[in-house]
Amino acid sequence: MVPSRRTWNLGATPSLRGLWRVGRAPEPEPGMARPAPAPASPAARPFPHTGPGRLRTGRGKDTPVCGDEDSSARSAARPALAQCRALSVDWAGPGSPHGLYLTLQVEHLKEKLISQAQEVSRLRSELGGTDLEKHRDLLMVENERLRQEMRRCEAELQELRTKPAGPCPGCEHSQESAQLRDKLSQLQLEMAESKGMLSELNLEVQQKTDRLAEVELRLKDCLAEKAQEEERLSRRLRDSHETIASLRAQSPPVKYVIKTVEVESSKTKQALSESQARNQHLQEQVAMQRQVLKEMEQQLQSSHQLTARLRAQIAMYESELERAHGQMLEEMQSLEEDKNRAIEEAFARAQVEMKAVHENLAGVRTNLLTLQPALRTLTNDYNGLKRQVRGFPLLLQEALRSVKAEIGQAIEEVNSNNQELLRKYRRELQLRKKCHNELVRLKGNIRVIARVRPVTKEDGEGPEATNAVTFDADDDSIIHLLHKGKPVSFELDKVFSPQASQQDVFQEVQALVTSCIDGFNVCIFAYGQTGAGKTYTMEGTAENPGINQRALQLLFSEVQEKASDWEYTITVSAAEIYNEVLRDLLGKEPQEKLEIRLCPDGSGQLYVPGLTEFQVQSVDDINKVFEFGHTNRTTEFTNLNEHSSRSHALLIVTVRGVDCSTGLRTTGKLNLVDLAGSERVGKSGAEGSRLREAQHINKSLSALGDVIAALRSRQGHVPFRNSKLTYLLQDSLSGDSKTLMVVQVSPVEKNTSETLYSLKFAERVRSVELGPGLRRAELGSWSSQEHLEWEPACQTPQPSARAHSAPSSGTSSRPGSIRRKLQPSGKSRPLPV
Ligand SMILES: Nc1ncnc2c1ncn2[C@@H]1O[C@H](COP(=O)(O)OP(=O)(O)OP(=O)(O)O)[C@@H](O)[C@H]1O
Repeated sequence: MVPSRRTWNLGATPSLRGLWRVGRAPEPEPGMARPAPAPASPAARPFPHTGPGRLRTGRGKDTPVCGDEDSSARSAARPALAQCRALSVDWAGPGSPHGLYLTLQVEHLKEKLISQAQEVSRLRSELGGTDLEKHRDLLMVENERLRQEMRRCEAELQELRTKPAGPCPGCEHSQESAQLRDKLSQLQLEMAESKGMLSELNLEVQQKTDRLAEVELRLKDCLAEKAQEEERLSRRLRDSHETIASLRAQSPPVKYVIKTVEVESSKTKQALSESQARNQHLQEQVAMQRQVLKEMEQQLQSSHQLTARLRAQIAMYESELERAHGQMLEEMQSLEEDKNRAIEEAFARAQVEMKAVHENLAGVRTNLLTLQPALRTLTNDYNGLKRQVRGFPLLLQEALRSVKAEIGQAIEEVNSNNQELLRKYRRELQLRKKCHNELVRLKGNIRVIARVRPVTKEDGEGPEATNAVTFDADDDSIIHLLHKGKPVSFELDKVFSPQASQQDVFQEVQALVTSCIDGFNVCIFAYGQTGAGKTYTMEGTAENPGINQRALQLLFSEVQEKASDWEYTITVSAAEIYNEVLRDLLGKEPQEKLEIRLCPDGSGQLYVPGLTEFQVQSVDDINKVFEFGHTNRTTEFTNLNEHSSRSHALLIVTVRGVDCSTGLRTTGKLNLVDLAGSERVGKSGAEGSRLREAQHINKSLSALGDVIAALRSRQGHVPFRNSKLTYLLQDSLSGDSKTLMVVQVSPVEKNTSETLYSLKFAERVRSVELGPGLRRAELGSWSSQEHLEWEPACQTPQPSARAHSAPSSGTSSRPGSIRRKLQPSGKSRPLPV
């Protein structure tokens, strides 16, 4: 039989073309040569599945199956088609070309299935073992690691929290620790957020994994379907074999066979088309899967980025945590070190203390051992004393009786002793007075001391203000003066340098003040040129009072001391001699001229009618008197300072005393005289009132010198009456009186002539000896008799109208001052009398 030409067209059917994906390949020309039998080697296989045209997968690199691959597949399919045609021509022959063709087809399908399965498994492995899954696994591992890390941190945190977190006063780390804790809690919050994000990511990954699993399942289903198809095809192949075998055995008519073959072929074609459709479907699914894969890769990429960000954050948190952890560790370490140090110190201290305690204990033990015998002795003593105490009341009563008797006897003895002592005391008192007077007598009744004032501003500057006075360091009675380049020395009873204080000077005169209390007349003069410091020495300043104030204070304190035995009355008068006119400074009419008169009783004593006398009882009283006198002078003279320098100021204090036990009366008079300036103004050509003033001053001072000279030469006649001053002071300069002259000198060069003159005068006065001191005193029993020469009423008669008590009010800012210089701002208050 010749096979119909039409059967050769079978290989060019659309179904075959669709199967091999060579649909658009040009059909072979009718009548072309039958294809050669299929080569046995795999290289010659008509449907190769490997090589350049195979389907490649990879990330985003799907190779299209069409194009070049299609053309190569088509070219590869051509021999197979030819072979099929040859087989279909020869299938009815003894070589069974049709069966061979089918076998080849089946083989080819098998191979295709295998390759598809491989492809699917590859895809699956690629999809299943994708980066996403790997990434997911990595994330899960990372997550697990982070969880562990977090658990560790929490454990550490818990541990830290369980540690005593009480306030650590004075610890500088506590604040930092609190900050770290805050930071840690913040980090924990951020970590919780990260965990949330991570779990979301996990969820997403899980969803994708689920989707992949679904895809896998679908692929599995496809595979199962393919396996079933394969099974079905194998069955059909077997059936075909059987049919072929039976056909071979029967040699059926060609047409029928052809028909059957056609029928079979159409079935096969249908199956093929179905397979192709399925394949198409699978490819579509694969494409879809690829698309999904692509999307997932994109998502994965974004997940990667997110994860990278999260990782960066986590790394940051980790570094933060690590830093915080490190800080905490450092802090804990330093705290630990501090603690250890403190423990060591405390331990060392405790050991030292323990040692000391042990030593003490040992000492106490030894003491205890030594004290035990003493305690035993003491206990015995105590028991003995207890026994004695029981009998003590009786003993006490007896002792009291005897003591009372002894005390009575002793009191009697003391009384008699007291009487004896009082007698002795009085005798001693008399003796002391005697001694005192003897001392004063030995010192000389006229004593002369010099006082050099310091250099003052008023002395100016330059050569004229240089110091011209020096002292002997070994002898305080010598003074050297450098006059016109020649040194001149003087010896006096005492010389006070500018450094001497008011108290030092008063120390020298206080014996005289005391003798006044004992009934002697005392006269203290301040002599010297104007500005040499006479008033400063006599009156002083409010802060640093002079002789007047101190003498009165001493008088009052002495009188106070003797108040138990003596009654004293102290009166003061103040007078001024200016231009040989005597004025009462305490009188109501200070301008009134006073006269010195003889007592009308014929005693020969002098008195000043109208001289006011104030009785004073305290220093305050004296101050008030002075204030009053000062006021008088201020209203009287416009230029008081000048007037003061040109007048003699006298403060006369009379102390009258009565010894309470003996009735002895004493009267002493203390004359404190601030003389007028001794400079020889008249020689410098002064005129008018100044000349008159100078003449009067010179006259009175010369008279004073003459009196002293007469006394010195023990002349019968002493010219007391030559001046008002000597006449008034007659009783204080003669006889038993005591006189002290303070010669004030200026230390500066320009005053050396006056200083020389003053010191010469002082030396002359010092050489005078007064007669032996006769005390003006009378016994109380004589008081009613005719007055002796020092009877107070005779001495200075006190008209009742002129006898005053001390002013009752008014205060003084400068006590003891009657010759006070006017102060620019000073205001005087009138003294009511
Ligand atoms: N020993 C002294 N210490 C300090 N200052 C003194 C001393 N002696 C005098 N002075 C000062 O020298 C100045 C003159 O003294 P003061 O007025 O007593 O002189 P005087 O001789 O009384 O003068 P007059 O003849 O004018 O009354 C005063 O400012 C006084 O304070």
